[in-house]
Amino acid sequence: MKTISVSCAIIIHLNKVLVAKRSSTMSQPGMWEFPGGKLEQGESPEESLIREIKEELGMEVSVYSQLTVSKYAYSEEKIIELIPFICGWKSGDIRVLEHERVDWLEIEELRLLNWAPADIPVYNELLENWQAFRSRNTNRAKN
Ligand SMILES: Nc1nc2c([nH]c(=O)n2[C@@H]2O[C@H](COP(=O)(O)OP(=O)(O)OP(=O)(O)O)[C@@H](O)[C@H]2O)c(=O)[nH]1
Repeated sequence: MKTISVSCAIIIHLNKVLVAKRSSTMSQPGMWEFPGGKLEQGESPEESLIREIKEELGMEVSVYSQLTVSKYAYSEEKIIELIPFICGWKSGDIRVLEHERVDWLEIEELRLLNWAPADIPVYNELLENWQAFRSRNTNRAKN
């Protein structure tokens, strides 16, 4: 069975995280995710992420550290390998080009969202390491 590789961006800015709600025209409509998408042939996860974020949100991100890959079988045909990255907002304004909406939320607020199942371990790792990720991004933004 083929595993589909998807990279996603945990964009941290001013102590908040950017989250996106899937629209009615997408699969898993109404569920929340970290923006990103499927890797294309020959792309690294980081290259794919920069391309997808530009397509979905019109902005440029800096890709920092990778978190643990989360594998989830939505069905026998659809096994997702979600590759999360901590990212920063590099440049450009945010435009919501594909999702129903996006929000900047506090870490505690993320718990309340109806997440795509593959994202639950990612959220848990983010929560456990929040202080380190948060302060690293804050220091980068200052420099
Ligand atoms: N971008 C993104 N996709 C995720 C996350 N979690 C998760 O399960 N996915 C799944 O990974 C796939 C990403 O595909 P995509 O966004 O590039 O394209 P798509 O909607 O056309 O995919 P589809 O084949 O499911 O319709 C989707 O099936 C989506 O549901 C996440 O946090 N971010």
